[in-house]
Amino acid sequence: MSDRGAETMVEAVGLTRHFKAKKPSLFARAPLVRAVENVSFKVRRGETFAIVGESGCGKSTLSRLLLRLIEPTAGTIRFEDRDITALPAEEMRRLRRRMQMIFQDPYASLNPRMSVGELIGEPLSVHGIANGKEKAARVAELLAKVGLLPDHANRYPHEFSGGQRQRIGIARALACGPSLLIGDEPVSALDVSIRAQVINLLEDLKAEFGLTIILVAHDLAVIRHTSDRVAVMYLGEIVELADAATLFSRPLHPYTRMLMAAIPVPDPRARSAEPITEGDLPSPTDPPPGCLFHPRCPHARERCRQEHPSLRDSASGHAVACHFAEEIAAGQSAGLALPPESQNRRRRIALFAAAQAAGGAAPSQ
Ligand SMILES: Nc1ncnc2c1ncn2[C@@H]1O[C@H](COP(=O)(O)OP(=O)(O)OP(=O)(O)O)[C@@H](O)[C@H]1O
Repeated sequence: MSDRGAETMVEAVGLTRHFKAKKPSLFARAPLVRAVENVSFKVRRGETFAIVGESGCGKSTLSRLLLRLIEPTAGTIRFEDRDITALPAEEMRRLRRRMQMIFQDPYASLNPRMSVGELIGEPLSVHGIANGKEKAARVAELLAKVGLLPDHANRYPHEFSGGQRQRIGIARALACGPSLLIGDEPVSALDVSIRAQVINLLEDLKAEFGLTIILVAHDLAVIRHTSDRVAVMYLGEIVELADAATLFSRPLHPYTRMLMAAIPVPDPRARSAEPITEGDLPSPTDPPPGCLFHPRCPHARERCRQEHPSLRDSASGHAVACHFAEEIAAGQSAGLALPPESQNRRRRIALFAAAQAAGGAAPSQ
């Protein structure tokens, strides 16, 4: 699909990762888990690119592949115009200064025996960026950037709330001056009332440091108000990719419409008419033939049971992997209206923040 000439920060081409699942019995062959299957996309410099889908669809595996925290079974990864798929470990280690991850559970990802100052300062020493007084000053500066105080450096992770711990994780990720941040469900373990604060912080840091952000989430409400483009994953594959405004106002894939139908909205008239389909995600060790979504799709026909749909351009910048997407979408009501991108993303995030603080759903406008 076209990327309108924007500069590409990350590119995945045919990215695939299979795992061996547990053997069902001693003499049986271990079944293969198709965690990520032939995934291709580009992330533009400076954008927030969201990857969404149900638990188990391969989001975390994909984000780890992009950083080469795990190795692909097939496919290539380019970062800032460089093929990093086969980059030697030492070069990859140096490159990781520029590509950092924020994890879902900040407590599990922070060593409880290290002080906050040591945690944030560690990457500075490891990469030989700063030591001694210079490192201490840089840690204090990073703490301030994420809304914490200089003397928090002497405390330990258990002394902080979940939201504060995530801020510490963000400061650590920022320490080496990355150009890419990948947030793997960075707010889903947090209290609903503070999710928006952390999302707002990421937005501010993105603007200040010119970051590119890849946001992995299962929650469309978070994605809707914060991302520029969205890739929807199902059973290891991308089934729809579009600008956030387009995706939310005109979702094409029945699976995307199903995810949207599950978002709580204050005005039921704004809800997609797509019924929530029965059934769980099929096993990635035994995917169905044809379209992977057909066993759950209320619109499935014979062709869907036989022929696997590839991701194709439906309109400029809007790709979908469904044989009958346009026809199905035309017969259904519109998706969730989003103010156009030009209508200020800050306002959308502020609305999201207000709704989250009130413990309710994000408003549709
Ligand atoms: N190391 C592994 N060994 C075997 N299977 C794995 C491994 N890691 C992931 N998987 C399987 O790959 C599939 C995709 O997992 P992944 O964690 O990427 O999905 P996800 O969308 O991020 O889900 P969640 O939000 O629950 O983390 C799942 O079926 C998972 O069980």
